[in-house]
Amino acid sequence: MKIIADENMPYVDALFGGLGEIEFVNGRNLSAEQVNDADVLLVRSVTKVNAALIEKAHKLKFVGSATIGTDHVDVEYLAQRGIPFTNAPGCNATAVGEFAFIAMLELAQRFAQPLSGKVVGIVGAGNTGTAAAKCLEAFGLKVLLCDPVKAEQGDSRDFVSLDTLIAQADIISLHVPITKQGKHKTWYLFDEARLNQLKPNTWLLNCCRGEVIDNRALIQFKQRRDDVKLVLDVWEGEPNPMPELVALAEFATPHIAGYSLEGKARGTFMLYQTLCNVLGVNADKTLVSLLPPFQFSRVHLQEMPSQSQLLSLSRLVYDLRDDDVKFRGCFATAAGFDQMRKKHTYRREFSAITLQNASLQAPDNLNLLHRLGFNSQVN
Ligand SMILES: NC(=O)c1ccc[n+]([C@@H]2O[C@H](COP(=O)([O-])OP(=O)(O)OC[C@H]3O[C@@H](n4cnc5c(N)ncnc54)[C@H](O)[C@@H]3O)[C@@H](O)[C@H]2O)c1
Ligand SMILES: O=C(O)[C@H](O)[C@H](O)COP(=O)(O)O
Repeated sequence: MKIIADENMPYVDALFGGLGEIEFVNGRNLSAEQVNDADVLLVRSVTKVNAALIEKAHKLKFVGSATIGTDHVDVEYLAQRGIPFTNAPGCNATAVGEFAFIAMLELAQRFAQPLSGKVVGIVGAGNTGTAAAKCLEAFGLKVLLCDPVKAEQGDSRDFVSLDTLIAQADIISLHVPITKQGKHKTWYLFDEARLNQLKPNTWLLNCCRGEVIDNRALIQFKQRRDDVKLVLDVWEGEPNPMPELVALAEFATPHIAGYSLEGKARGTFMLYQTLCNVLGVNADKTLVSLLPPFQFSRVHLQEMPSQSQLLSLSRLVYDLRDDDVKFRGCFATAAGFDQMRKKHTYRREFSAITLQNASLQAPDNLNLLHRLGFNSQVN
């Protein structure tokens, strides 16, 4: 069995090695010729999986994308061909949620502001939006959720309209899929008119898809409104972000908000489980056996961390400043954008750290750190 896999997908050898012969490819430039004799195709978000790519892949019996987004896959075409497809919903939710929370801690530090007391609006209350909300609520912030789709589906959480969210939120974090049609379409959801509604001093974070914000309108808006601060992980026209916009962002990264080691491993593992199911073979590997030990796996806390101490703790798993600096040095070419993604030093999730100290015994303290995602051990 021939398995074609994106070279940026970790643990493929460990998980799929026993199932067939693996060929690693550059997912962005993958050609139809390369997949013609494939039985299995494992992709990430940079590969367009459509008729043009797989029309002649007559043996193809499974396509998997180790991502939550499926905008790069023609799922209808796969269904017509009867080729089983899976993505990996939720695999990187914790990574994105923690990325957004850490970015807010970084902004608070940079502008010497307390995060406490701020109201955060989450647009899109699915996997990543809910994970971000979990961290923010654990930290004690008021969170407003806007998700008309979930509201219509009867989700029991409280939702507000986008207008209310923009009017009330000090920080807005975007977590929607990119959709071009329908009454809840998200393409340019934040257009010029919507951007002009932002309250003074709003922080706007985009960790979902670049085209959810009209990037040209954002440049013009930001040139007039320096009070608004931007954290941008995704860009219109990737892998070629608009240089003027990069310059206007406080933190800029190349679509790596979901790149925790745990998140990437989970994504590959979910594809492995589904393929085993499709093939009718036993999935005998475990996710936990894949992850290496973390160098800061145990941290002793003398006291409950303050906001800036929490940021220092967070920087043990992920220092956003490093990625921001690297990105500004390499984003100017498509190759630079992709190379940084390819060579990204995986960060860990909060759960890789076990916090130890008797002073954390107070249930509220333990609860807060636990709900943020850290492990805790009372000694
Ligand atoms: N930067 C990254 O590394 C990264 C990582 C993971 C996901 N993503 C992107 O983020 C998106 C969201 O990921 P997720 O795991 O949370 O997906 P999800 O499907 O679990 O959640 C998306 C939510 O958005 C809601 N939604 C749809 N249209 C909306 C609208 N107009 N207004 C408000 N809410 C709306 C949906 O109802 C859903 O609840 C993905 O589709 C992907 O494009 C990016
Ligand atoms: O949709 C997703 O899951 C994310 O955008 C994903 O993390 C993007 O990463 P890529 O697949 O391009 O490596």
